[in-house]
Amino acid sequence: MYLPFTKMQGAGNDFVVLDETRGTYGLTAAQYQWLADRRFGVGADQILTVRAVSPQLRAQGVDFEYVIHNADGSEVEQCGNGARCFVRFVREKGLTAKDSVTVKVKHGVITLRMNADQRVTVNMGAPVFALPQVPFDPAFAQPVPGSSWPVWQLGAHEGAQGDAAAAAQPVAVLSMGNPHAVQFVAGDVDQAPVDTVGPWVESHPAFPQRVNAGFLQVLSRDSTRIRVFERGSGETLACGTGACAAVVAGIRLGLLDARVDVQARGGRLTIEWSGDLAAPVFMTGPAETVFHGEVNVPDALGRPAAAPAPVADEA
Ligand SMILES: N[C@@H](CCC[C@H](N)C(=O)O)C(=O)O
Repeated sequence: MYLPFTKMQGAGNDFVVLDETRGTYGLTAAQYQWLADRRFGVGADQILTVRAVSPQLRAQGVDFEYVIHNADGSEVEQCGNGARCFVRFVREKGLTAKDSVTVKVKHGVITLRMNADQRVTVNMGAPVFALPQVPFDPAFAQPVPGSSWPVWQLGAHEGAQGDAAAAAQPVAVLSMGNPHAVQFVAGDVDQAPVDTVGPWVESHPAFPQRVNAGFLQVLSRDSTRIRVFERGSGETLACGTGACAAVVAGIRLGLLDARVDVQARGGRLTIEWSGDLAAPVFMTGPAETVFHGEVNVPDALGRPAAAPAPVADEA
């Protein structure tokens, strides 16, 4: 099946974007996974699929729906950098001329605004702190005494690479529509054990739907550096919801002011949150089109067979 697609990136978090506004391709989880594969497919951290909405939703002011799949093929609730790329996509394709677009994602409805400098501001909605809604099970963790808002020391567990509990800092736990566990790094975030502690946190039993594991270095009250090991995609060059979650956690813990510059490995985001628990988080950052293409997605998926073992010399 030949599919037209657009390759996009926002602060280095990269996407394959599909237009399903005139009908669906009916891709399977394995086909999304294949599209995201950097060797066999196109390569992306997430696949974004743009769809038209029902007349009922349109009457409520919703312009589009977009569906998000991680590189492992799982469907997810929210993607901050993807939201900015989505709005650039629908405008460049002539699907809308609006500067402000309202879109339904799995988590709910969000509104995006294209700025004059081509950066995009997203109203990400209010953060969610209720533990069952993150979802987070405190039976697998201990609250750290003495902090103004609970941070949690995760209990031991054997992740794919063994038990990384000793290397893990306590985590702040919240949802931006998708689950996040944020740890604060005392030194240079480039030295943080993201490769080992990241997957260990992602698969920790305290998070029944897995979690995005963020590592935040606070430089000052309005300036930070971040790395995120994303659920279902691994470490990416930026994670929009991860930046929002980390800044919200920093504000709640009294470490950050209401407007914070977040430097990810692939680019810079501005995150704003008043600190009022019901107030929305605003994220501003770049969104770029890289190229357009057409890809032949295999109907039956499987990896090419491994090379045959060398035949022993009979002589
Ligand atoms: N890259 C994203 C987040 C994508 C989803 C995430 N991996 C999850 O599983 O929740 C962003 O920019 O927010």
